[in-house]
Amino acid sequence: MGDEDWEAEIIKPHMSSYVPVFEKERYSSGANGDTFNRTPASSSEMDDGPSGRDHFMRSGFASGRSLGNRGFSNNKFEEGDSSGFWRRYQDGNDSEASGSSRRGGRGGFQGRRGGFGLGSSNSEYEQDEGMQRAGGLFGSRRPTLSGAGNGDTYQSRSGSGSGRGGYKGLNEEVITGSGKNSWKSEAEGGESGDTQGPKVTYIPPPPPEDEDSIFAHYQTGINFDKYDTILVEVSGHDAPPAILTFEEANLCQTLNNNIAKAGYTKLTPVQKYSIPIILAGRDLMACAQTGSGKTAAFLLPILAHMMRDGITASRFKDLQEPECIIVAPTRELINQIYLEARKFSFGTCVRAVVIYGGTQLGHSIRQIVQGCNILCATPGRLMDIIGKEKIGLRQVKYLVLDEADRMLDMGFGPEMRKLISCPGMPSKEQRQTLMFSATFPEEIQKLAGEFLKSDYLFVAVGQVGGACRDVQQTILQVGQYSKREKLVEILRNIGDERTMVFVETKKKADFIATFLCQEKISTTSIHGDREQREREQALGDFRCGKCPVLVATSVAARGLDIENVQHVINFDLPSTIDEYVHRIGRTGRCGNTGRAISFFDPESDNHLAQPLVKVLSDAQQDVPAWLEEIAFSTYVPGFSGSARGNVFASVDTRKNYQGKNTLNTAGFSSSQAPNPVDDESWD
Ligand SMILES: Nc1ncnc2c1ncn2[C@@H]1O[C@H](COP(=O)(O)OP(=O)(O)OP(=O)(O)O)[C@@H](O)[C@H]1O
Repeated sequence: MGDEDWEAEIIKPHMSSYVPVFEKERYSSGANGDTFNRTPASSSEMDDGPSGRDHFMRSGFASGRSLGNRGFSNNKFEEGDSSGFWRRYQDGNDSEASGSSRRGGRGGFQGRRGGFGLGSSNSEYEQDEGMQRAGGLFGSRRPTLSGAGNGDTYQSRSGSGSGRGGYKGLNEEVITGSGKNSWKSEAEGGESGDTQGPKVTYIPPPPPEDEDSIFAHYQTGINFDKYDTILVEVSGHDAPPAILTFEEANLCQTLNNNIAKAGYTKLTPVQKYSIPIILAGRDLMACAQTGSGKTAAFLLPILAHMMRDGITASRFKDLQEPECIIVAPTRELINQIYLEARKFSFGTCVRAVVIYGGTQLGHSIRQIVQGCNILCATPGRLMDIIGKEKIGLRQVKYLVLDEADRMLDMGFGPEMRKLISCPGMPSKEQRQTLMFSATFPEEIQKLAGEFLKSDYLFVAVGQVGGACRDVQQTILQVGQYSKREKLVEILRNIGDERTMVFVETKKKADFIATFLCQEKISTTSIHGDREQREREQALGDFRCGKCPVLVATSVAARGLDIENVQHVINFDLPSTIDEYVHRIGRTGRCGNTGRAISFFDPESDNHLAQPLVKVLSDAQQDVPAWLEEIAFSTYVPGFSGSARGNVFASVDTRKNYQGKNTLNTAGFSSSQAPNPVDDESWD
């Protein structure tokens, strides 16, 4: 459901009948509309400044954003009537950077002004996920700095009282100043040219350094051995044979020790095939189901090469020249990849560094100048750092695109193209390019050719774009007005088991999280309108079980590897089937089992009926008769997997060009481009 639908829902007069009883009770007074309050759960919740947070919460629901930093379990609605509640929520959307106004990019800050030119200086201030780029490639959807809305909620949160309408308004991340020049890079003393924007000062806490934490891992599940039965197809010429054991990879002792300490005893299929291919120096596009070990599949052979080449720890230098660059679409994912790189490079000379948006640029630079062999980065921050000449590309031997289909779609594709055409970047003939994902639509595969040597190898583990079979999928027909009730019912049955609830928009993520807390279900949320500090806190609280429910937009759909996520609930279905596959892949990882329940609203989701039937049947799941009926009634000859068409990529598309497609190509696919709703949900 789109933003507009959601707003329509909450302002429809008849919707008062959908206001949960508790809300009606709580909104029984309060004509001034100060309807939402929050009781600090603990002293730690006061860290950000008690007055700021409480003030924010009192006036804050109007914003519909960033509600509750560390779970909403102790949030309370207080005072005010229900009409006040709805009105305020709506008002907030009107007054402060709602998704639609953001998309319009009204006001002064256009972001990415000046184009690329080695230094998209504004991208510092963009969300790493970059979906706003799709909304207008070089235009930001961010609201004007000069405060189109009253900005009260955010301003009050900052507690600084320095001007109105600052972007996001947290004093830790935003310093609204006297004019455009106040938006300066701390590292550089100012961004170039006419850049305006908030100053990001968040410095993420360093990860624990002790060996136990570095090698902490969860157990493989009962179905881990079943991975061996999945069919694997390698296409392309002269593929090296797969290996069956880690020993066959002939890695150095330190790497083998690290693999053992990580608890890896057996290769997953994607590792069996990818490791020898990468060791042989070949370019690779690999597609394997969610949670099946793609990260180690590229990290281990890259590290093995680096060790073989005798890479020495790079020393403090103003310009670092990493041998490997890994890019991924979200901050949390790139951080996770970095932690894996740090784990496998433990005790070696190789130094991995992570940089991502939403954190202080100076901090990123400080990390880099201390030495950098493997640079893990989100695209925006990477281009910033390159523009600031802190990173030279001449030594790049390995370029890895994780979630490659996402990295090449309309959201990031242009940025990736800029990266490969940056001065100094070795040509594709001179570097090794590796692409990994669980989904690879055909049209994206075609685009990938630009990045890969023509003789790249394609590894498909199972069906490209197929769902993980360890996830038990259930599709329920639920109309939008019944979703909340159904969600609560399911969550009550689930109890304390960790559950990710996906919704389609950022505002809705806050709204549902708050709603669940009112229902006494301990919940937190993650989405692109939350400050990075909050995002990391939310993820931390979810990981440790403090908040067993995480409400998320698609920003959390890909790559995140969180132990013990037993359930995924699609409160809203995504607009593409590939996104569905990634979302449900947050459970059922590494041979563990999981459950996914999706609310199918015939009003808005019919275009997914066909691809869902396909994904369910391919994963040997029960297909509801009603879903088949809808799929049949909406049947499109020549099939389109989403509203925007395309065919589910089941193979290396080069085979299709050659007319030698031997695999089943019937199926569905996502679109190359995220639609505006996806877009809204990401950043
Ligand atoms: N050979 C192995 N033995 C044991 N555990 C493994 C092995 N390979 C990977 N794992 C673990 O499996 C989990 C999932 O791995 P990873 O995150 O790399 O999956 P992925 O295929 O990249 O998933 P996604 O498609 O969701 O990004 C991680 O916790 C990882 O440490």
